[in-house]
Amino acid sequence: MLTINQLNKQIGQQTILEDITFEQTPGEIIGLVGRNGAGKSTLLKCIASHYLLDDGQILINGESIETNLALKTQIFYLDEDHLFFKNLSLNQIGQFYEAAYPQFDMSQMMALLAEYYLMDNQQYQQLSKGMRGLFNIILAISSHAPYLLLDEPFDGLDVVVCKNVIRLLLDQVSENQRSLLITSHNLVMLEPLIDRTLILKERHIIQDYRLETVRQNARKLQIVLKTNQVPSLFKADGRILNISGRVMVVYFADYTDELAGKIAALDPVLCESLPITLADIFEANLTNEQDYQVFV
Ligand SMILES: Nc1ncnc2c1ncn2[C@@H]1O[C@H](COP(=O)(O)OP(=O)(O)OP(=O)(O)O)[C@@H](O)[C@H]1O
Repeated sequence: MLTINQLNKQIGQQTILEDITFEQTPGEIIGLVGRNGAGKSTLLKCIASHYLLDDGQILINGESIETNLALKTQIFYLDEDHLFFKNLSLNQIGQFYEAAYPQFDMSQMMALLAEYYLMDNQQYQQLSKGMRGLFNIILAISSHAPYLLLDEPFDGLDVVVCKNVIRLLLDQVSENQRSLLITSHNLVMLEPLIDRTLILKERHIIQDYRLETVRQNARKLQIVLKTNQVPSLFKADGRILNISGRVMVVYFADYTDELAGKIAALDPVLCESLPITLADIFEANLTNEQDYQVFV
């Protein structure tokens, strides 16, 4: 079990993360989402000890990784902004990680490289962006660290490679009970992969939920009214996701019988439920007033 307990992080004078607390169980896949600059990468860097914490603790099975340094090898994170190994070949990089991670599986790395047509004698900096992304995931898998922190792992991957990567990651989770904490703006790819979502906003985790639970309580309705006036009810109790003339798509996080009655009282021409996606939840939680005015 990975525990993040009351983590605070400042960079310069700016507080980036405040009172971040959550737990991740073995085999759990968590999506960490938030708008640009919300602090997702900073959180991963804190968990991976690339940044010192200003406050709080990171624990594995109840033990602090500050006091038991060996625990740090249970967490894998690649900081793509500060790669030390760009001039090295994939093989050499593997050897470095083999020395750093006690359970690193070099033969697995070689097999995965061959499976994805990557040459082990090629220099990292000669790889395309997508090939680098793929190699980073192969490295993460081969590390055999139980906790993988993946920052935008789908970035630059074509859709076929992306699906393969997802399959690879899912195999790892189910076979080896490895836990994934993934940041991504690619919500379509992220959605089928994750068990749970953390939404980061204004330094805090503002939501921590499972998609199934959200789907039980929320509704996304496509509503056609007789006028194109937006009812105040939609703004007060919902989030308008789209307006096209008299057709409105509205997300209600807490859809009660009472609310259903109020909507019925508007006498809509059409009112139908649409499937709720992770992107809807992202928009409903993270749209600011100024973005909101685009529609209303
Ligand atoms: N090294 C740094 N020096 C100064 N400020 C930084 C540094 N790293 C991050 N920040 C600031 O911390 C905040 C969070 O950045 P971070 O990269 O963690 O966001 P993010 O959620 O990963 O964003 P994105 O989705 O755009 O990748 C931003 O305001 C950013 O400017």
